[in-house]
Amino acid sequence: MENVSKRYESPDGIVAALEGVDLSVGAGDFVSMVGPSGGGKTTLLRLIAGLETPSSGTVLVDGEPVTGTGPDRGLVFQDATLFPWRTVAENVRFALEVDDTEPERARHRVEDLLSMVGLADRADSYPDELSGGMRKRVGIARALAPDPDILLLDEPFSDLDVATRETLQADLLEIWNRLGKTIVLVTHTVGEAVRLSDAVAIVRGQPGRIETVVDVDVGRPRRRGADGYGEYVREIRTSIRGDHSTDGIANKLDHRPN
Ligand SMILES: Nc1ncnc2c1ncn2[C@@H]1O[C@H](COP(=O)(O)OP(=O)(O)OP(=O)(O)O)[C@@H](O)[C@H]1O
Repeated sequence: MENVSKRYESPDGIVAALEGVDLSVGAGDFVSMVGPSGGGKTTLLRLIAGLETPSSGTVLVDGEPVTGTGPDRGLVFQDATLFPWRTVAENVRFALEVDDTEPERARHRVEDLLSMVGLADRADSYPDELSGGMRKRVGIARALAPDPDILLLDEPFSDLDVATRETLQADLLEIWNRLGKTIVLVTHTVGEAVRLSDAVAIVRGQPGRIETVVDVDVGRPRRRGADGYGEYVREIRTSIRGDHSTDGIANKLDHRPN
């Protein structure tokens, strides 16, 4: 993203959601965005997805300006809205129907995706027969169906219990390792960002800016007690609050200018 600003027109006037955002995400990287509510994280994701156009500045994917949505970018929203009248397999297949994939290939692809997210035996279930965590898995499988290079996730695990959330986090890492996708995740949970990402972007202010990008230098797999893990979580929380400590990791933060 090069010097991207976004203003929305609303009945109450113009809302400046983002201002002067520069962000670079390397191919295959896992980057999270954290920050206070209303700071513009979802807007950032929607701009990359091509669901919104910047008011100024440029969003580039693989060097090409984004002009709309595309199969190179898969999106998972918080409420992974599935079609209730379609089975699990049919929900995943939907993403391929748009693409006009040949039926036999589509069937195999759906089977592969469902086994990857651990739902091979639920292909014929309907969404309301699934748990919340299972529905999220279907949402992820559906987003992966067109084999996008980039997976964009907007608080995908926020309404799940801790155990399910941790399982899905581990599964997402597994998918990332296996498929080598670039992942951009919006989350309210700093621990989740530190557990999963190569880098954590702190988005805050009104209008929102990327204040800091913290490279997470903790070996994988990461556990809560791992060296440095807790320090990153604490320092990022402090940064989100806007309290710029000069202690600890704050000194090591990678201050990339806007
Ligand atoms: N379609 C829209 N029309 C008008 N204003 C909008 C629209 N979408 C977002 N905004 C405003 O833009 C700002 C940023 O919103 P955004 O949803 O991107 O923030 P966020 O960081 O994702 O928030 P949260 O963490 O609460 O999801 C907010 O002030 C919001 O009210």
